[in-house]
Amino acid sequence: MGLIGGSLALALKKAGFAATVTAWDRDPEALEKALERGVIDGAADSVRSLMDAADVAVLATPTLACEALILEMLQNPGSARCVTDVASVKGDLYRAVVAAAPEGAAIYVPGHPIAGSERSGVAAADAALFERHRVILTPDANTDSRALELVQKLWVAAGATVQSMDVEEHDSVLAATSHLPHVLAYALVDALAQSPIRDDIFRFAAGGFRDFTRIASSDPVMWRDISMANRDALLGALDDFCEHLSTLRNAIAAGDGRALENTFRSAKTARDEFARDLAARDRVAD
Ligand SMILES: NC(=O)c1ccc[n+]([C@@H]2O[C@H](COP(=O)([O-])OP(=O)(O)OC[C@H]3O[C@@H](n4cnc5c(N)ncnc54)[C@H](O)[C@@H]3O)[C@@H](O)[C@H]2O)c1
Ligand SMILES: O=C(O)C(=O)C[C@]1(C(=O)O)C=C[C@@H](O)C=C1
Repeated sequence: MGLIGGSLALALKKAGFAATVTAWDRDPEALEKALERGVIDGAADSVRSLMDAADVAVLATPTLACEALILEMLQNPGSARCVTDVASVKGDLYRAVVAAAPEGAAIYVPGHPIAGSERSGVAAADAALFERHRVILTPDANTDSRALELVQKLWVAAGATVQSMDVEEHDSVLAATSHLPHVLAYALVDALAQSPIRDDIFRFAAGGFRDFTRIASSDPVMWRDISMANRDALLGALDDFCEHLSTLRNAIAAGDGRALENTFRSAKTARDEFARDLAARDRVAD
């Protein structure tokens, strides 16, 4: 019952998809806050009692906590017709679940909303968080088609566009588009925070620094888990990036203005195109 679980609960209640949302969290304060804000209708005292009351069960904990909890949910499916999750890395988790519960895994539909924020906790939950955003599902040939359909309907009700993808492809794409930028933002802020002129750096930093580093305010546990769970793909993305950065460094050292301008121009073209695509997506949704 944090940012993503809370936002989904609000979205599903608003859309009328869920008449009742019940949650369990290991942190009782999260459940109290969610009850106070009307994000959930009830709190369960265990995973088992939650599953006994569920049609659809959604797990929204940090990535490395997911394996044990998904297995507990699949071992006690209660009345749930599907079990899904929102973890940012899918490969290791899916393989571990299928290896430990090959039959039960049929109703497990791995999911990942590509929407979020640097804020965490149920206090930041927002019913509109998933509107106009993509959700990637990574089912395979053994996934129960009715479970898949239900999870697709859930995300459409929350305002998202659903896309299915191979689990390996998911992890390598997200390593590049999400995990690498977070590591870079954390690394930049950490490096500057240790500088002897740290106070001046932060005093005179403005829009550019703010835009580049917003995501370094994200939850460290969430990003520790993602970096560990997606180790190989993230290392690959980091190695490619370091090579690119080193080429740029060499151009600066050599005073090679043409190489610098070419790199900046090609990046600007790609970034402008991305911004236009984003704007078009918003217009289609309007
Ligand atoms: N924040 C984002 O931008 C974003 C976007 C997409 C997906 N995700 C993924 O969604 C998941 C949740 O992220 P969030 O931002 O909502 O985090 P959050 O910190 O806001 O919420 C996580 C919740 O899980 C609870 N929790 C932690 N360990 C637990 C355990 N072992 N058992 C039971 N409850 C436990 C915490 O008490 C907290 O309420 C993560 O896997 C994250 O990678 C996050
Ligand atoms: O907007 C942000 O702050 C996010 O970090 C969201 C973001 C992303 O990188 O786009 C972060 C992790 C998730 O797995 C999905 C989305």
